[in-house]
Amino acid sequence: MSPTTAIDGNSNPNKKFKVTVVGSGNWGSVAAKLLGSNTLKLSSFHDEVRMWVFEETLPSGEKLTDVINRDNENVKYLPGIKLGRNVVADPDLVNAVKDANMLVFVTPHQFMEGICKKLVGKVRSDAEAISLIKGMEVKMEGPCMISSLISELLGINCCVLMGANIANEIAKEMFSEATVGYREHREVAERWVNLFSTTYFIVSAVEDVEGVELCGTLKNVVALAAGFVDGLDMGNNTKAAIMRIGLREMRVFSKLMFSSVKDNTFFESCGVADLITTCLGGRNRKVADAFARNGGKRSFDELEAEMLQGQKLQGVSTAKEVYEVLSKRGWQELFPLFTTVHEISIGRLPPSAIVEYSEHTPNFSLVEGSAQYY
Ligand SMILES: NC(=O)C1=CN([C@@H]2O[C@H](COP(=O)(O)OP(=O)(O)OC[C@H]3O[C@@H](n4cnc5c(N)ncnc54)[C@H](O)[C@@H]3O)[C@@H](O)[C@H]2O)C=CC1
Ligand SMILES: O=C(CO)COP(=O)(O)O
Repeated sequence: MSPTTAIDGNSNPNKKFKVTVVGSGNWGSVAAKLLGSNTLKLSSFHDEVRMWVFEETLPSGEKLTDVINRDNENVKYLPGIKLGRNVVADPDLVNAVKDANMLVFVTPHQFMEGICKKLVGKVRSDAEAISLIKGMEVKMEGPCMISSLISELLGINCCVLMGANIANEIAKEMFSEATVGYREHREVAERWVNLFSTTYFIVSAVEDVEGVELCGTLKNVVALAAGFVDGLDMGNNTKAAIMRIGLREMRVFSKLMFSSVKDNTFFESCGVADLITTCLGGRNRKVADAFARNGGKRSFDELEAEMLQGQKLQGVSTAKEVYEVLSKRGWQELFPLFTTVHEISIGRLPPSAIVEYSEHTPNFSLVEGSAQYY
């Protein structure tokens, strides 16, 4: 950082950063609230935070955007929490991003490719992005992280923010931590840290975009396994074993995909802490619990629609995406937990298979970037 650069990475005292949040679900709304309270306090940011809303009509017949702007509350995805008057909902995606030079992406991952395609050529060339999205796409060439999708399609730098961040708890300003992952540009990471930090939300930065993003993405698969264990009333020891095996598979998979991934990242909030909170209190765990209690007879789609009222699970599609990567490379046996979670979620195996596979689980370690048995 140059000596003339301020703590928020703004070396020009006359330049004000303008923030837009792309997404307005459960976490998207909480992020907008948190950012809105900070932009009012930080002199180098414009007060207004614009929030793009995927427009929908509520049972009352009103548009969600109109209700958010009138009542200052996202009554569908974050009821009971005021967002702050400077958070402005906008149903027009291109209009919402056009003036922003700090773009916060936070939608369910399956919608991001379509959103990015609509934004090609529409964002400022000097914009910086950050992704709060836990998920990835699988292309012919292999996995494509959402931050790479954003960078490649929009031609802008993209950091990530992941952590043990159950949105409803942060909405109530309960203490938690998060990790920003960045590539090269420390001053940009510091600007994001400054923008997100509060007394109840402690953010730190590590130079490991892929490691941070894969932690956030893969823990959702382990959370499904934890939910199966809960739904089968298997107890705490079994759940802890699943979390340990899951963490190991997260680390091995991440390092095989990107040799740059650092071991220490798994000890940050984005790693072990997010794994724990999601396996205890997340939506993926909750719906997987119900799936197992129903003996796998009701699909995840059906349970998601019934239990989450429009919120979206990321774990089921991520398990499928991970499985595609594993099967293309012939690695299923190296990742028995990830493989079994997918096979249970599509009904090929019963929920009880979550512990049965362990009888023939190979132990493996990483030697020079490739998986080896030991
Ligand atoms: N909710 C949480 O506690 C946390 C969520 N995350 C991650 O943040 C990301 C976003 O999650 P949430 O904000 O919780 O969203 P959510 O699960 O509440 O998803 C619903 C959102 O998707 C939108 N949507 C529905 N159909 C759409 C379409 N066709 N195109 C675009 N948008 C559409 C809805 O309008 C709504 O805003 C996910 O990757 C999630 O894993 C990360 C940390 C915590
Ligand atoms: O990512 C989360 C907490 O950090 C939330 O996980 P769920 O999507 O399973 O609720």
